[in-house]
Amino acid sequence: MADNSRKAALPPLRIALAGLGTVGTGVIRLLEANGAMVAARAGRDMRIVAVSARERSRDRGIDLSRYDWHDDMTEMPAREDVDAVVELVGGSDGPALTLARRTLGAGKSLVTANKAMVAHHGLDLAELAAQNGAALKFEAAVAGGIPVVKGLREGAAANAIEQIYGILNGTSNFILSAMEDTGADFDEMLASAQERGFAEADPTFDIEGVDAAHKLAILAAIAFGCRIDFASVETQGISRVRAADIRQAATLGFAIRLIGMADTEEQEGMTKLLQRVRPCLVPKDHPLAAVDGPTNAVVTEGNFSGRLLFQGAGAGDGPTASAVVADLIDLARGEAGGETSAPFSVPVADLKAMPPADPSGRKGRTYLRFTVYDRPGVLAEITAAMRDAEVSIESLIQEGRSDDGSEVLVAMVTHEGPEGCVTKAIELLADAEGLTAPPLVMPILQA
Ligand SMILES: NC(=O)C1=CN([C@@H]2O[C@H](COP(=O)(O)OP(=O)(O)OC[C@H]3O[C@@H](n4cnc5c(N)ncnc54)[C@H](O)[C@@H]3O)[C@@H](O)[C@H]2O)C=CC1
Ligand SMILES: N[C@@H](CC=O)C(=O)O
Ligand code: NA
Repeated sequence: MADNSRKAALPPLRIALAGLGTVGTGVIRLLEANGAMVAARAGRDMRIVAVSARERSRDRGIDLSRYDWHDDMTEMPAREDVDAVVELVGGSDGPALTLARRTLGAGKSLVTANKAMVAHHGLDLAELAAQNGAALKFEAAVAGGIPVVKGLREGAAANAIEQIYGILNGTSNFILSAMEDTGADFDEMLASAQERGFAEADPTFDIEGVDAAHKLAILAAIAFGCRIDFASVETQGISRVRAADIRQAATLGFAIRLIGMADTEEQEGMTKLLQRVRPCLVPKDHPLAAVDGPTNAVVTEGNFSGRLLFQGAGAGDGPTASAVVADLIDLARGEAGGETSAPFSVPVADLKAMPPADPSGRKGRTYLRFTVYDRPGVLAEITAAMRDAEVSIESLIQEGRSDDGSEVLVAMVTHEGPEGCVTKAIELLADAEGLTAPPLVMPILQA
């Protein structure tokens, strides 16, 4: 006879929350606003029992009196009344890593938004989680509120992923799109991104491409089943992009976006991985050109799904909290999806080591910008290097003198050709006397 009796209600999921900044306070606010709905979907209540941050007395606009306070966050995993720990502190090492290790070591699950920590220590943490039957979850670490970890790990799980690329840093995108729309100054927009809570504690991580590289290395592991290899991500940020580049790109029909890209290639009888973060010229009719503000977008090509585009808020308190709580809901639902064994799609022991691929034979068009002294022969010096490296120039624009008259800007777009030739041309120009600074090289994204 069927048992129609109602299942006994599950006990609440008891949570310790470390970090009460932009994201941590966002999580508390979300649970206050949507708690009943979240509990209904999770099948049990979510109960924060303990919190920790640097300053207890800071006014965060939320009531912390109902939670136990810990000055030392790393004590919290040992509490008997804690089932899961949420780490929203940041930093690849230090107290966040100690907290993560203690949590998983105690057989308790960890939810984190910390891409730096996952990019550097994700494999060790995943091993620790597997050994102790705990789950490691990091949806918020990649592209904030966009469910791209779930999208790849669950939604696209039946596909071989051929390529993954996109806009992975909200701060850089916010700066580039504001410079494009309003001609705003770089430093002013960086300060605005910091005020709005998008930027990392060290904003050089955002503008030099490091934050996007952290996220790309994590995505590549999930997409290609490879071991995380952050050290091999070729990384170039947006700090050298000038208003003049944005202007020239627009004249040529492009927007400039910081793009993270990963794919695999068979080279020398093995599968190699190419991972790059670079500012790119994106054709105005490509979906990524229209992505502005702190929005992120990730494109994947699956062999059966075809192109998938994930787009949404990549940073900010609400969107990031949404991803953190989605992970908590998975935990509360009882790991039905085998969460404990495979945070990167396959068990960590089965992730393959993929050496970095050599990109020199890849073909594409490139934007090159030179700043040069305004004197005879400089242009000839540049074009001679292009000729000697067999780089064919499609168009060349020279802008008037800078305000102080010290330099002239020369921008060019190459015809399609092997990347190695452009690299060679830049090497040939390394000691060129006519250049005031090293050239800025930005690939043109193919549609
Ligand atoms: N802000 C955003 O839009 C997003 C942030 N993240 C990640 O979420 C994490 C938290 O970021 P935010 O909330 O923006 O940072 P935040 O700087 O606003 O907050 C950090 C919190 O951790 C505490 N904390 C930092 N170092 C500590 C230490 N040594 N000991 C004790 N407490 C310490 C601070 O007191 C603060 O409460 C980071 O890993 C960040 O990369 C991920 C996605 C988006
Ligand atoms: N600093 C990051 C925050 C989210 O990951 C960004 O700007 O994207
Ligand atoms: Na996400």
